[in-house]
Amino acid sequence: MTTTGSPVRLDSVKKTYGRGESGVVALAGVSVEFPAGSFTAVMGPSGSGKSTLLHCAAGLDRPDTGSVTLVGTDLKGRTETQLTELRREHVAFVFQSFNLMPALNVEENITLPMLLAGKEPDRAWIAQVVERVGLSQRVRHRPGELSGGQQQRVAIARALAGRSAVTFADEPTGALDTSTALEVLGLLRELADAGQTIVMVTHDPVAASFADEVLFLVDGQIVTKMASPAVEMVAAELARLGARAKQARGRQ
Ligand SMILES: Nc1ncnc2c1ncn2[C@@H]1O[C@H](COP(=O)(O)OP(=O)(O)OP(=O)(O)O)[C@@H](O)[C@H]1O
Repeated sequence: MTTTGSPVRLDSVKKTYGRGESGVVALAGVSVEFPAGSFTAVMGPSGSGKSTLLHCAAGLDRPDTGSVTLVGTDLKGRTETQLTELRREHVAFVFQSFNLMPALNVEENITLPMLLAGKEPDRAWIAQVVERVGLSQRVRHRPGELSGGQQQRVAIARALAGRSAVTFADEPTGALDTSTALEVLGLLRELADAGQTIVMVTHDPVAASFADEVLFLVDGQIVTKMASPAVEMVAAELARLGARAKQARGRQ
């Protein structure tokens, strides 16, 4: 087992889907570190490798070469069971599709990862978290009885409640209206300010502006890093990269 100062680290990660002529290079050698308590947005054109980066970082997908270190553990050679246990212990997910268990109510969805990890939920802390995300009146409701924004707040409460070291978010505001999206982003920002490490894939410059840093991916490589991102600067960089990609396609 190796240790690292950052809870998430990728070293020269390459990932290709398929083989030979029809093989698609999703990550072409990515090295990046996500320090503790940092909030990073990952952006780039469609197909640039954003989700693959997130999945490799979380141990949901395995790189062909290179290494991934998650909360001090080198993921290479770990069994699926070991990876699942590691994620249960240290990682939370906030996906566009919410990923809640439809048969469980709000409170049960929030406490499930803890129960699976064999931890006794701290009920007073859970009540605080539920209050913080504005769901105190909904704890006995099932996901099907909640709006999209409320369901996403359950996913965020789950991340907060478990005090996970790392939260991976993939388009967390993709299915939400503007004001609900802003609330959800504010909560993610709070998670980072409380010491969690957040890695978020997004297409939205407004969402990215809540992060400390934005990584821009093109063709499976990090081409730009932008600290303290302002909405207009992010939008301008996306437009520049989009135009460059279009030009490159025109030359092919
Ligand atoms: N399971 C898979 N099998 C084959 N190809 C895949 C698979 N997953 C991703 N790819 C390909 O790898 C490349 C990177 O995909 P990825 O989903 O990481 O991109 P992305 O930047 O997240 O895209 P989007 O913004 O459209 O979600 C794409 O060309 C995609 O078609």
